[in-house]
Amino acid sequence: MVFSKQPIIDVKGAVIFQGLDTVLQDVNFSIEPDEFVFLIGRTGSGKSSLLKTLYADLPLKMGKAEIVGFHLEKIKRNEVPFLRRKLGIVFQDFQLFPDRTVAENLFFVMRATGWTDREKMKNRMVEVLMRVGLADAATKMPHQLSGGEQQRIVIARALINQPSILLADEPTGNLDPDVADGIFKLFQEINNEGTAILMATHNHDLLRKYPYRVLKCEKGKLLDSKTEDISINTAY
Ligand SMILES: Nc1ncnc2c1ncn2[C@@H]1O[C@H](COP(=O)(O)OP(=O)(O)OP(=O)(O)O)[C@@H](O)[C@H]1O
Repeated sequence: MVFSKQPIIDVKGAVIFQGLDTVLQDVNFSIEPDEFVFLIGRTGSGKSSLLKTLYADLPLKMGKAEIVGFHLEKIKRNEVPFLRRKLGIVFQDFQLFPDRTVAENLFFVMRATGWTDREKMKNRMVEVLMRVGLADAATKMPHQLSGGEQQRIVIARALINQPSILLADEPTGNLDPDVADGIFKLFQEINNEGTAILMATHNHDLLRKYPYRVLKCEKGKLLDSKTEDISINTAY
């Protein structure tokens, strides 16, 4: 028997705005729960704006989009934290609190997302730190970690609530190629364990090496390698 899976993201006829300016028109795509998808396009083409719309940092004013069960065209402000709990978000700049330990950084997010039991919080912290290969980092301050290690902590933080998709905006952008490779492999492992990934990237090597599906922002449109040929060489 074939079971049809519900897409984890389903966008129909969406227009992506920055204020009154249209960034992308007639955006249509869906992502399945186990997919790994690259999001590419020249600088300023709309990758971040699309991701921000998906995590409700920008409003969806035209068209429809459903993500992890939330309808973005009608989401209310007080529902946004519940949407974010079901997403993992990873940015290029690490955005850890510099004056708090790794443990305190993780506990902060747990408390903000409804965790209260101290023992469970500790256990989950240990689990996510082990998952990213930094079991011994809990008491360290961010500045005592390398860039790649800090990014691993950000990924650990994004995994706390077992999101069904990770949205990543240039997660390897500030890292040396070797370190970037390790971070990318971590994303692949997380994907193999059943979490969908939508990753904006300028990293040409990754695109050549890993033939995942590609969404490309180009001239105000979103192209999809699932339905058309996409040149990755003009992505920059
Ligand atoms: N906060 C903002 N306010 C107004 N316009 C913005 C804002 N952020 C981005 N824009 C504009 O929206 C358009 C798309 O920018 P966006 O940041 O989404 O592109 P991008 O593809 O993510 O670029 P990059 O690869 O440089 O991150 C650009 O014209 C940009 O100038």
